Amino acid sequence: LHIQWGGAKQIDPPAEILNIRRGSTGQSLLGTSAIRMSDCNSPSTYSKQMRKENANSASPFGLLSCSSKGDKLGVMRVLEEGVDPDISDYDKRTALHLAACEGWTEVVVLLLEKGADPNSLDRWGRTPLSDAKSFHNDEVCKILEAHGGVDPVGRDSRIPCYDIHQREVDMEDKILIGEGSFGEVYLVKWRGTAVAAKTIRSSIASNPRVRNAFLKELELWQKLRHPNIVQFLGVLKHPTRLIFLTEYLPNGTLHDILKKKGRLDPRTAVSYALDIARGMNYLHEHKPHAVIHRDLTPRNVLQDASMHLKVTDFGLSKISQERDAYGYKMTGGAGSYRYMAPEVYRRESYGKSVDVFSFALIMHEMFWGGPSDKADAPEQVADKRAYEDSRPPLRSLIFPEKVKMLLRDCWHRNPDNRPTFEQIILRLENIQDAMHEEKRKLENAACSECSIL
Ligand SMILES: Nc1ncnc2c1ncn2[C@@H]1O[C@H](COP(=O)(O)OP(=O)(O)OP(=O)(O)O)[C@@H](O)[C@H]1O
Repeated sequence: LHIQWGGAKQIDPPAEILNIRRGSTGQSLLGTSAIRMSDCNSPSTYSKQMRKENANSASPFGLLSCSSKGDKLGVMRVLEEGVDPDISDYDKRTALHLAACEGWTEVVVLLLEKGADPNSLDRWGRTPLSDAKSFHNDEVCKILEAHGGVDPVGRDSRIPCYDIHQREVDMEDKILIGEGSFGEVYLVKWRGTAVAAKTIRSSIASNPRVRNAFLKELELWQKLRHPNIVQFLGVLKHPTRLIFLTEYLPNGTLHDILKKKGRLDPRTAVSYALDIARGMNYLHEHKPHAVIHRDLTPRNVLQDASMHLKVTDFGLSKISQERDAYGYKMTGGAGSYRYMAPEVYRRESYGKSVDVFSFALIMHEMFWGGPSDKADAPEQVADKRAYEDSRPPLRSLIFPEKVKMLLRDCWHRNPDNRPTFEQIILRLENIQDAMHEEKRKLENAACSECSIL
């Protein structure tokens, strides 16, 4: 039996679905910043570590990350440190591939000036020009062509989803790590690396309409790459079941963290909020179509080994058609009621700012220590937000003034008045700087008291 997957070559589905292993071929997916929790047991250690990480942009990962974000200065800094402009990830995708995909013209020009190969081939034999063409980044196409770029695959070629063969994954020792509405999630080894295998139960995957909807979502997810987005790795095919692999995040969900720790200290809450906002900004600024998550909740935010947060589960997301000025009509009660924007609950047209609303409620929970309205049923909470304009309390003792202002703007009843994630990031960075400054002053004051004594 053969199955066709998103334009990829046909493969034989595994007889024994999950007893698979393949030799390691690439750089570790998870090794970008392996700081253990135990190394970061205080917020100050954590923020020092964070600054160290930010300063450490001279890594190959820094070049790829800056290129995908369109951060020209960052790219310049990394290249000046001597990083090879043709450094690639485990799929042999270079900084030029990433910048070409996203349409970052200036970064493309800079990389070419610094000697990047315009015709480097990724795992699927695609050049940066193939990617620029697929995403209709015409200006980037012209620049690449002027530098001798060619496209061996052609404009209409689709980026194939990764085919994961049974030999690649070792499910012998699989460990159940969770269960969601679509099926179980296991910790398994793929090419010797720990990854999460998400299984979609047969009752869902065997329905061709739902299966196709899922495949479309995975096809979208496969194209997304950002340090604050959980990395999709590939799909394992089977006639009735659907199993896909993502990066494994060992510290669980933000929901688990809040349940265990309760209220976070303000500096941690702000740096977590920045992680989420950066991931969401990447989704909303994605070209050629913005990605609306639509189900942003603490359960869909996971923490990696270096304590950074990443957004996951685009099962309910939709590609926002930029030409559709009226946004989407909601078809049903998708998403979690507790984090649902009023316009979604009222089944009105909606846009990217529904995610900003959900983000505000998540940020509120980080300061509060969980949902402030735990006693009420989620649907009742959403109803009150939509029809009575009710919002969680903002006590001055808990919420710094600027955080309060940000939350009020983000959960504004009028979606057009909510800030974009780009604006949210700037405001959060401002708040973070002020917090660092305050801490520095307190430490200095404590030091001078010590010396007087
Ligand atoms: N990449 C991952 N790394 C580590 N643990 C994960 C990963 N993905 C999921 N999990 C764990 O598995 C659980 C179930 O995840 P899943 O995404 O299937 O469902 P959910 O988001 O909790 O709920 P729903 O399916 O309703 O959205 C999560 O709560 C989390 O504990």
